[in-house]
Amino acid sequence: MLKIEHLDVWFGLPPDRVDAVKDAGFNVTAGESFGLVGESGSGKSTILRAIAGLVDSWTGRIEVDGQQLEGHRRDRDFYRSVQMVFQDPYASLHPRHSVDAVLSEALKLQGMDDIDGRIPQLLDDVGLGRGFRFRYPHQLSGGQRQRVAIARALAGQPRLLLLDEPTSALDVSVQAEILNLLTDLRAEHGLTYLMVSHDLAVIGHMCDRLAVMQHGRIVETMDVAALRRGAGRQDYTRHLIAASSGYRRD
Ligand SMILES: Nc1ncnc2c1ncn2[C@@H]1O[C@H](COP(=O)(O)OP(=O)(O)OP(=O)(O)O)[C@@H](O)[C@H]1O
Repeated sequence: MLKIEHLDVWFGLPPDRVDAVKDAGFNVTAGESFGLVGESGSGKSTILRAIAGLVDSWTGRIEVDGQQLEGHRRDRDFYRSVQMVFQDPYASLHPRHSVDAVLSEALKLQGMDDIDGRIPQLLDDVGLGRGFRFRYPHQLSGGQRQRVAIARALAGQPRLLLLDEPTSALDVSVQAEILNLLTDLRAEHGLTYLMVSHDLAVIGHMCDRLAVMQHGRIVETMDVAALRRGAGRQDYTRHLIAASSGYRRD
């Protein structure tokens, strides 16, 4: 459902140009959860941002369900099927916008009808009671804010969610709740995930396959599900630890 081919992304102009992603390519099948890991600065978030239309300078091919992202413009049809959830729920919600306003705006932007009826459903989907509808971000915990951010992403009934460290700003106990919610949503809504995380336990728990990035390139892909099923715990951990430490293998 997601096809990335020969993706190059850069920032700035020579001599300061940064080549953040170099000739990246991978496919994610419908319903799969695919992880991106690698050292800091290796280009993981940049890949997500390119797919989300948040960077201007890129070449290559980005395709979702056969629909190609054209040029560098935001394309309404394309973005109905692709949504992003960011790391920091504190930064991603406007402090003066109530939950109702956030979800109404997202539903309008996605061209959805029956906005009033859909908001309670979205709140139910992310495990927030309807009493949260008229609260403001400062009246919510970190985990509740991230649930609102996830509800906002679900507003247009997307097929692909881009998850950029969706739990790393949260307390450990809350992280597990949000990961369980994401697992349930994937099954219930038939979602596909492309997920960046530094936390290999998170990737191991959430992902079917992963790609390891180093200096802007994908240097290896791994079948996490097969590792989980077939390899002993030690092997599995060794593979994942190798992935996390900038692809150092013994
Ligand atoms: N807006 C920008 N302008 C200039 N350089 C950028 C910009 N955004 C990212 N970069 C650079 O692109 C490279 C890749 O950054 P990216 O954020 O994708 O890495 P990452 O693997 O997600 O890192 P981290 O795990 O630390 O979040 C880095 O060298 C970074 O400094």
